[in-house]
Amino acid sequence: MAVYTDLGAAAMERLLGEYDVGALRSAKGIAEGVSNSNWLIETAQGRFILTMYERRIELGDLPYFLDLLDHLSAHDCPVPRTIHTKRGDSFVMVDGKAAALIEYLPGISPDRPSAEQAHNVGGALARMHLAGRDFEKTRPNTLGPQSWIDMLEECGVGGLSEIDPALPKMLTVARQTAERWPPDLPQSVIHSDLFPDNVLMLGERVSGMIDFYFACNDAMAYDLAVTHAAWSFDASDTAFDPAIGGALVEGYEAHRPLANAERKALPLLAQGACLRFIASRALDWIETPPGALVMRKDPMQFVRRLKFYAERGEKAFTPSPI
Ligand SMILES: Nc1ncnc2c1ncn2[C@@H]1O[C@H](COP(=O)(O)OP(=O)(O)OP(=O)(O)O)[C@@H](O)[C@H]1O
Ligand SMILES: N[C@@H](CCO)C(=O)O
Repeated sequence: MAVYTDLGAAAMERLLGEYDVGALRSAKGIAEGVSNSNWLIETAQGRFILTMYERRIELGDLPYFLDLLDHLSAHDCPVPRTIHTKRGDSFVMVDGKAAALIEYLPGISPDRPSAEQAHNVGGALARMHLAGRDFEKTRPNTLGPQSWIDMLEECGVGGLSEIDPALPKMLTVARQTAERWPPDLPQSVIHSDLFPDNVLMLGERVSGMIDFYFACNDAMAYDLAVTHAAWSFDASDTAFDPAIGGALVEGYEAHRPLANAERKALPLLAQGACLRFIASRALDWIETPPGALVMRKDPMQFVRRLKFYAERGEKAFTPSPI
């Protein structure tokens, strides 16, 4: 479930009254998502997504995230625009919480992506990187290498081994990976969490990239590695799908060919991507009591993917035509 705040009809009408979007017709809570409260809003002018920011988001970061949506959509990326209030604000405050109205984009998140879909997601990611290069705001990656170590240390060896006996070893792997982390790969705005559930598709076409709340300025190849690690394995994690991984890289390079240094770095970047999700999932696991409404995500899924990238090296990224 992801409606943490009960907004009554009158409060909802007052909130929507701040915008020039016509009369409110309906507001339905959206079940998907875990971080924020989301509603599908219908007004006389169409559909919108209302997001109320519940946790993990610094108010000071909101202008970066919300202006970025406008910047990318103005550059023809499939990204929802932020709807501004009649006064021109990108978000409003309701009982101490920030809320924003976002353009609704049609589409469905793929659960078993095809190679053609992966190819198009790679292309959309590359176009986003190119468009992000002249975005004037910047935000550091708060989930970079030091954060993996910090999060795993916060879990503690005891906490990690309670989740799985193989997890404490990840602390050493995180320290070693952080030491080898490439410092100077080409940067732009990156999404840094482009999992299938953050992409909307109509058939083979990417109709929307959503949930930019981890976006930041960092290495573009790292974002490709995150996306590769998130898309190229089947749900049971027993199989890497080279057709998906290859199509993703090929689709990316159709718009933005990788430099040699980026290509060489991909295996390490992918291991770093895995560590980022191992660490955040492990911490969430410990902080979320069993039986809570929010589903805990398994950190071991990314331990297995990390092992795959460490063993397979550059071969994991060989483009294979679709
Ligand atoms: N602009 C949009 N257009 C259409 N649907 C959207 C849009 N933004 C969000 N949604 C829908 O709302 C759902 C929840 O959104 P989102 O994934 O951003 O939730 P969250 O709680 O903020 O994120 P997360 O669970 O990844 O932390 C999505 O799965 C999607 O179905
Ligand atoms: N997409 C992430 C959650 C957001 O950090 C995961 O699957 O762990």
